[in-house]
Amino acid sequence: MTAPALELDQLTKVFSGNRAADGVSLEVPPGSLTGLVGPNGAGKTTSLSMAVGLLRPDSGTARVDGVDVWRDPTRAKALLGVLPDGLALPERLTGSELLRYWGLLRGMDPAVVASRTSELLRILELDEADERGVLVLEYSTGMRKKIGLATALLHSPRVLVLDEPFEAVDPVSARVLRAILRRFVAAGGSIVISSHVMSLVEEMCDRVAIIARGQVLSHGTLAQVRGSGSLEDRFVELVGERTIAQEELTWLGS
Ligand SMILES: Nc1ncnc2c1ncn2[C@@H]1O[C@H](COP(=O)(O)OP(=O)(O)OP(=O)(O)O)[C@@H](O)[C@H]1O
Repeated sequence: MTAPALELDQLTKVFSGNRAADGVSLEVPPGSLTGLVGPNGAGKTTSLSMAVGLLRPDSGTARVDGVDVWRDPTRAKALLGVLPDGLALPERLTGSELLRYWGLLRGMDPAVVASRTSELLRILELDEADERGVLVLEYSTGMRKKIGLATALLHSPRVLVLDEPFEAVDPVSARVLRAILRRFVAAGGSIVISSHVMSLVEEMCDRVAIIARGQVLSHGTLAQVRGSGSLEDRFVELVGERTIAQEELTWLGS
């Protein structure tokens, strides 16, 4: 039997008594695209950070292609491409310099780094800024997402874990990004994305997990999770609705 592309088992993290992740378990089958959705502060970033070796869990395990992320980080990280929340990149470099630095740090062949860099920058429409010598420091939010995605793809990983990859990305670039992700999955790769955009998750993902208060409330195929309604309906049903009462915010517009 092949190992799941990503397997989270009872991942738990407590910050000063706050159970940010409270026994998060999730299986991502090979060749699938899983959407992780949940309200603000639900524990998505905490869970994904533990899953990829960026945040040490208090307990629980994370495996990529059967490799334990915390016991064998070098092997696991070679299999992983990560777009973390609040990307920390060396900023006083151009996009191509950054990708070269990133690739060589990973022990890649310089010629392969160079050809993939120019292809990624062109496809992600960062090549023109690069030719003008624009530093990552000067990039817009969307451009930062795109260069972050390029660093995640550069070494051709087996599993991509992307925290809010479409946030601040313009619609044309978002299409390109979707096409890249689809191609990655068609080639046998697996992806987990976190997103607040239900329509995007419904359009792109074949599997979904709803997380709230540090726990996975529902997961499975899109059809299993949303049932006969929309994903948003199911989300609100599980997470709870917040409405504004008549007596609240009465000072607005007065
Ligand atoms: N480094 C930290 N120190 C203390 N508390 C933290 C830390 N990181 C996250 N938390 C807390 O853990 C909980 C989960 O946060 P997390 O960032 O994982 O949520 P999220 O689902 O990614 O939210 P969002 O959708 O708003 O990005 C929140 O209550 C948050 O305040």
